[in-house]
Amino acid sequence: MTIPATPDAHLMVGTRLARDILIRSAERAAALVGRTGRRPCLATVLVGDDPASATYVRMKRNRCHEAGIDSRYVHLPAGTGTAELVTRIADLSADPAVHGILLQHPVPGHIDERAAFEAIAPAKDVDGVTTHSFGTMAFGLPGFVSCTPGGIVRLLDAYGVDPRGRHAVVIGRSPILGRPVGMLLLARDATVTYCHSRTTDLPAIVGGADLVVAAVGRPNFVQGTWLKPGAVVVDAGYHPGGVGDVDFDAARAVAGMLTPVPGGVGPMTIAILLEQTVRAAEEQLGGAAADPLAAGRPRQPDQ
Ligand SMILES: Nc1nc2c(c(=O)[nH]1)N[C@@H](CN(C=O)c1ccc(C(=O)N[C@@H](CCC(=O)O)C(=O)O)cc1)CN2
Repeated sequence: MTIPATPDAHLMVGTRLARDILIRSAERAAALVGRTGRRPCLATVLVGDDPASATYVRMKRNRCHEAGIDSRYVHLPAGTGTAELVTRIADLSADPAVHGILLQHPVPGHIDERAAFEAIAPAKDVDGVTTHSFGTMAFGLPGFVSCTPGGIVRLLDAYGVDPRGRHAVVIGRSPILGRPVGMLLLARDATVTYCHSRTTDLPAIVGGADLVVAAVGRPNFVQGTWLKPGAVVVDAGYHPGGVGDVDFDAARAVAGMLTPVPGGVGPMTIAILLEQTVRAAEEQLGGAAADPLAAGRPRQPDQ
């Protein structure tokens, strides 16, 4: 018996879409300067010297520079306490020259990261990390979405993946990734199952999924044998050496659509951050109405 060869999964590439979002954000930033004489400004806050975090902050600041967005860099020593960090962020929240605030995650373990995130004023929460933003996102109200989840749904939209009526399995429940992406998929009428470290029989649950979001933070964790043939697989992991949370080669042979690492979800994260920064500046400076394509804003859920 010959087994017919299955074509490889179609790749959902984020690089091009992210570039388009950045170009559009740059145009809007320039238009805002034309109308108000002010450039959007993103404050980036890094605590400590974790090399990966420093790289991500540098990438964000470089993209800001390219898009005509000012960035203000606040680099605090690893020993900074919660109270000091909260004060610094509250100062940025009160500063009219700053339109968006990003606190790079993770912060050193002795800091209460949630308290620090909550010091970001909702109007400046362009990274979508506060409970306010989570609430508005979950209820489909105007606000900012968490950037990677927002990038994921934009990528799905761009590739014509409609989650409506599909069984979506989210592996991971972190506050800025797993939880919010499940909410955004729910708002798009998916039937959402969250899996996490206490989930039993993960492969069986993943095997029933039409759409899998891997946000677990462990390299090559999701096996190709777990996947339903033809499933849409979003790999939100990023590990040294360009490895994601999904065993890419094995998944590619089974999935219908798959995001690569690098070049999938990662670039979308920064594009959404900049798009939301421009929107925040427009709103604070009395610029144009918000972009109708704004990141992943869900409809109001009904039943
Ligand atoms: N406050 C936040 N902290 C963190 C977030 C976040 O959204 N807000 N996300 C991640 C890290 N992250 C941004 O901070 C991030 C990760 C990866 C990429 C990316 O573009 N990766 C590239 C590869 C980059 C390279 O190594 O050359 C890709 O996947 O193609 C962007 C942003 C945790 N912290």
